[in-house]
Amino acid sequence: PPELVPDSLHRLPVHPLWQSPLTIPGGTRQSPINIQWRDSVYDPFLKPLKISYDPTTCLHIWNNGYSFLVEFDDSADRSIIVGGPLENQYRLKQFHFHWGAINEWGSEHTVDSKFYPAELHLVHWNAVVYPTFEEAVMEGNGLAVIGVFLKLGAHHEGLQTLVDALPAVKHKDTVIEFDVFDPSCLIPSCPDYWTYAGSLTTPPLTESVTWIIKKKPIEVDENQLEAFRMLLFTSDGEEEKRMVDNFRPLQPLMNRTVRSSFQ
Ligand SMILES: NCCOCCOCCNC(=O)c1ccc(S(N)(=O)=O)cc1
Ligand SMILES: [Zn+2]
Repeated sequence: PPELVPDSLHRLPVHPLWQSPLTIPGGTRQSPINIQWRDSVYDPFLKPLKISYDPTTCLHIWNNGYSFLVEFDDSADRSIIVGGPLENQYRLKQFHFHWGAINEWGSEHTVDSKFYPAELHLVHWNAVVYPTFEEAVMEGNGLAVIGVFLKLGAHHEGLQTLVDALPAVKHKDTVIEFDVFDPSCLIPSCPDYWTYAGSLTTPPLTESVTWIIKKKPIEVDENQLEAFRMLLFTSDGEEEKRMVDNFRPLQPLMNRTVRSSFQ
């Protein structure tokens, strides 16, 4: 069956979902993509991204069977981003990660065809224009996702509070309360980013995301990456499938330009 064809890295998918749908009919702005540094265009009109998160809006961590999500109370403008390439301010709804079985791959976006071992996505929606997240998901300017690359290096103190909670959400559809966390500790202080018009990287794959990919990665240590890899795609009682390689294959750039906020 086509979804079990090994990819360019001779990897068989552990979770067929990630292999299908490979493309969506008529998709012109799909994600993720390779960011070719030399092809990105410096845009002097890009503003600095302003991030203001309220740590008490943090609600819980849950394993949704694709990744583990940290969800926030988005019923008011308490955790928001504004500026950068964005016309409006956007509300933080959740953040999650994508990672590999080994350190050689795991990120969704690549930079000059280089994979990072993991990638963080902070998902925000345009509550100025749309009444609900579900509606924003369907609109071209509905979502803004900040992508942060994780690289193998020093222990990350802020991430460790999250890692310590992961055993409680080992299985799909488990949830644990997580009531104070400031995700800004996971975002590099360097202001440089790339931005392009893209999509969700999991179903419904809608072309509603303004991607803001931070140039600088954060460093995490081997034990912290291993903690991600002990999560399961499967529910308690099912045959265990380790939650690894939960990233979508690269998509064609088509008629898009990646802009940079830096020279
Ligand atoms: N599932 C049917 C109803 O759909 C309503 C909208 O649900 C959207 C669920 N998906 C997401 O919220 C969602 C959010 C971010 C990313 S990603 N990896 O592109 O950052 C992928 C997916
Ligand atoms: Zn994601």
